[in-house]
Amino acid sequence: MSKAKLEQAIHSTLNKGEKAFVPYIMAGDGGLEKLEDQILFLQEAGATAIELGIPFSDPVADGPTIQEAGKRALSADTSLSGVLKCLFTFKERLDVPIILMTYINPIFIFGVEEFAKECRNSGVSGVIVPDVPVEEMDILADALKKSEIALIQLATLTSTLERIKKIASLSEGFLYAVTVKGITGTRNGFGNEVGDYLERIKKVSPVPVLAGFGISSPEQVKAMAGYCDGVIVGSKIIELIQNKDEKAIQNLVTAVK
Ligand SMILES: O=P(O)(O)OC[C@@H](O)[C@@H](O)c1c[nH]c2ccccc12
Repeated sequence: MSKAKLEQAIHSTLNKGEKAFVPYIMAGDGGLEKLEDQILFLQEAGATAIELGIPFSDPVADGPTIQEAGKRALSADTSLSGVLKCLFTFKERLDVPIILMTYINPIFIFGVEEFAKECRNSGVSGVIVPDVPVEEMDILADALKKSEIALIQLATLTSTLERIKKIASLSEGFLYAVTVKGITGTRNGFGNEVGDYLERIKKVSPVPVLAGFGISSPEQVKAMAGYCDGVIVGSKIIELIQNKDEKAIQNLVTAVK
């Protein structure tokens, strides 16, 4: 089933002695007619799962690259319901689990129950909703549970160990460990504390831990994955898709193999 598909994909990757690689793309960047090809390319390249962003007018956690991708997607009239309908049309070809990343507003407009049902219908395995704190997750949790969609939680560098334990115990599929203080986007380097932070989270998390934010080179992918179970790369993937640099995308994925 949906959530199990994500769990299995990560576990079978780890069992092979590899780490998970999850690319993020913005749905509708270049028009929704490109989505199937974009996803199938990343599936072929060896992605463990794909995080698919829903464009939103006020993307508070996003840096310039993803904001621009969101603007392009919105100007191509991309909506949450359009994305779900589009995924439905090729769900049989999807071996790779899909994780939707959306802010809460589009979900409220769609309706929480309806959203959970349609996610399942379209073959979505999990969701990330970054503007809902863990204390407020009840507004989504029941509906998603019924549809067997994983609700993935985010830990940050400023979370206390107590809080990380709580977040980790509630996270489904994996725990998303944010590796920078701030918004998405490529960085030149990371704080010294990041290795310790990831190892600390790994120790207390009952689910696999994936690191994301600011990771953009095969070297950074390898270094981060050394501390945890895998990585998520967004802004750099979007940039490489824009440049049609398939080889560089492949090199990022292969860095964890
Ligand atoms: O773009 P980066 O720095 O590689 O970060 C990953 C990120 O893009 C993706 O996971 C993401 C995009 N928007 C988000 C909002 C919140 C949490 C995560 C995300």
